[in-house]
Amino acid sequence: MTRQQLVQLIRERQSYLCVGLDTDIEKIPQHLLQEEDPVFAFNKAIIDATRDVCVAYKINTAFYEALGVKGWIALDKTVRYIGNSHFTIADAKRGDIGNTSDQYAKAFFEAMPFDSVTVAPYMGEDSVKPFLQHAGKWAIVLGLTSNKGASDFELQPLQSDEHLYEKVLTSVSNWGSPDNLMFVIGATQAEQFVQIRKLTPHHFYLVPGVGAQGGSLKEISEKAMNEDIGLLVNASRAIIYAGKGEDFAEQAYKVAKEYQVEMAGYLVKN
Ligand SMILES: O=c1ccn([C@@H]2O[C@H](COP(=O)(O)O)[C@@H](O)[C@H]2O)c(=O)[nH]1
Repeated sequence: MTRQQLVQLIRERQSYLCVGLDTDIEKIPQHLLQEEDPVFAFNKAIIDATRDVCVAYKINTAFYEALGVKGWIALDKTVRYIGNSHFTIADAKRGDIGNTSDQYAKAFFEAMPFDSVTVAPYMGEDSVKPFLQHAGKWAIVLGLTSNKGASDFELQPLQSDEHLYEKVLTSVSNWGSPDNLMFVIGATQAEQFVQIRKLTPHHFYLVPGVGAQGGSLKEISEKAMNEDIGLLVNASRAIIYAGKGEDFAEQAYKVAKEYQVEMAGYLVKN
């Protein structure tokens, strides 16, 4: 999916919501366990219920890899079921020496039809570039993450006094363009948003950390929206586990709709 298509989708649906399919077999409603593929059955119901109020789905591969071959099958079926109507993210946090990154890129962009994959930048340019060489596909590089451990390295000052994450943002932004590169910026890092926007004015951010981690949709939207919106805000547990019973998909829709309505309010000002 191109940037132009993504922006159009956001404007049409009045939403920059990304639903996170962190599907944990131990947390899905009991009645689905009788299904041949309970994880896919759960995802399918969540997708059917939320597809009109979101523009993206983020599939965190860890939850699928943990199930072995069955998990990979559920992952593949899920991304194909979503189809072209939404921006799809393999949240796999990959990155390795060049020829290995090449294989990761092929796995998510050729063997599976994902639009994007999350990439850890620690190993540098040759580890990220292979993800930028597929037309219409995106690398979403970890910039400033939402977790407590972000202070261990990302928020450490360098000798130049800039934080390590700022160096990552400015360096990585030269490896691709705002048309094939996004950054992960945690919603819990609100005090850094203004500075992050200054460093990367035109990039899209994938923003996890609202909902279960407590980040503020209002604050992100006010501080980090750009001329093309520039935001995909993810919520996983808050949406997919909103209900525990047979009406889980309906409950998920209600929460997703609340996010969409709030987003539509911020889009009016853009
Ligand atoms: O900085 C980061 C990077 C990735 N994540 C991932 O996003 C979701 C968040 O899930 P919630 O249930 O909405 O908290 C999950 O897949 C994380 O691995 C992140 O949270 N922070």
